[in-house]
Amino acid sequence: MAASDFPRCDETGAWKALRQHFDGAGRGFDVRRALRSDAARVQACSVQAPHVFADLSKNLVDPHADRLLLQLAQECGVLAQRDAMFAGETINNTESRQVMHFLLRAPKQGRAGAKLSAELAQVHETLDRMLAFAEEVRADSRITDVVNIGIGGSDLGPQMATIALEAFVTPGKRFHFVSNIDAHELAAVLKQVKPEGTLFLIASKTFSTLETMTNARSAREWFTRQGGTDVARHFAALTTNVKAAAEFGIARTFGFWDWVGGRYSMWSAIGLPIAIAVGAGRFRELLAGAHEMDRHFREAPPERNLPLRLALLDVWYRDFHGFNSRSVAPYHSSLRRLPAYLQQLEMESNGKRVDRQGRPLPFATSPVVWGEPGTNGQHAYFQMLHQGTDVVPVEFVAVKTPAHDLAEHHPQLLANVLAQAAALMQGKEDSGGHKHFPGNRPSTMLLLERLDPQSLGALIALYEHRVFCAGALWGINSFDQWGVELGKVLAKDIAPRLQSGDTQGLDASTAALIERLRG
Ligand SMILES: O=P(O)(O)OC[C@H]1O[C@H](O)[C@H](O)[C@@H](O)[C@@H]1O
Repeated sequence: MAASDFPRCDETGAWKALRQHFDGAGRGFDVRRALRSDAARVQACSVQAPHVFADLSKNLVDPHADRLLLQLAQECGVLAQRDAMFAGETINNTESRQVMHFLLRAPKQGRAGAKLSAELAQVHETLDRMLAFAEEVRADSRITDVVNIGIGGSDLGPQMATIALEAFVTPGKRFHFVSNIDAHELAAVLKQVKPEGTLFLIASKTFSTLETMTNARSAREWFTRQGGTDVARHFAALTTNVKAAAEFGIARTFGFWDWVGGRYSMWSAIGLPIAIAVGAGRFRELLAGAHEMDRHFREAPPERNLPLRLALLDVWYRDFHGFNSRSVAPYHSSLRRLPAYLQQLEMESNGKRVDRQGRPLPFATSPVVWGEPGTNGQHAYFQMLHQGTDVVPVEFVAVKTPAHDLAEHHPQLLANVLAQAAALMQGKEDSGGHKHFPGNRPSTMLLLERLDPQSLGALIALYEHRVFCAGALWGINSFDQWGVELGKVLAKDIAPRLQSGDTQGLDASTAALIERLRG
């Protein structure tokens, strides 16, 4: 069955029942009372997925809403849509593409099925080649700096993961990530490196993105100007567009395929900086962790299926409670780029206003996703989370075992994450008003045993599948991103006008700003 054969969430019986329930008892649900009166709540709202334990019990969901949400998933055919993705069907309907990032972490002898065996063989051929190269670079002590030039999915995934796994990075090499067309970024990196000690990775699915191509050209120019001679040794390309990379003069290319979305690509050749940083073995562990989560997503029953449960919460909060953002608070400094990574993953995937057939949606889709590592956020914006006029569900990510031995810190960190979640929920009475905390503010706690390649792989795959489930419920295509095109087209038109001063046909505001910038 195609995704279009299933009703959109708002066309189901469960949606109407949820609306009725919310307008009745659901809206006034008090999670404090529920935790006091229902001894089984914590257990019922706990889900153990591979490497990730989730406590969902502090969310504003009563058992009746929970049942209706699972019924909603059933009526929308979320799990049938999941099976269509894993079967390699063309579920990205606006670009006529398959969506198969899961194949990038499927074992060679896995159950990908005969239909996908040719693709799986290609995946492993490239993976083996890329990991052999990663090991070569790791062994080459003359290479001291790896500079990844890429943007969006060709930057955020490898950057987030390389930082997340910093405890596993072999000393001796530095990793830099250059994405912005603003050359302050590239210039700052070039100041720190030498041509003979640098490997530039040009990461771009399309090998045509303005920022990346401009940065790549400037890096190559700098390289030759500084006396660098062996471009073939010092540049490699990570791309689906092997031809364009060759035209650019890059001999060593690691490819991937159009069925890998940019924001789902860190498992592909785009992950090369991660592999150089942590080594081939650990990169394979990252893939293995993600694969475990793939299996969980495919096999766990709906009520124990963590990606689905999180997506149902997203829909409940966004479309019934009307909460328009979700804050992600990783209580582990190495996860400091996780919120930025999730912004692309979630908002580029599910920031859509029409359904798969192009019909405008009468309900809200992606929340704004934002956040900073704890405890830093507590001393900045948590004020609003506790006492602001908006309710913002918070997703805490905590790690049981630290990667350092400074004994005093970690218990304090864990105490803080527990305290924040409890404070948001409990609130505090105060007749004076200013010291009153309303409480009943929802949060989810995601717990990892430790932050390592496997648990990171599982955590990121969990988020990918959650985004999939939310998109399937909303009836949208989570795998295109037409919304980024218009700005690109306008920038192309405006660039020469900044030189020429021609403002004809522009709106008055843009025209005046061009004049000011030229003046
Ligand atoms: O990897 P590239 O083809 O250079 O694309 C880089 C990024 O830019 C695009 O505009 C898209 O919005 C992103 O999804 C993509 O990851």
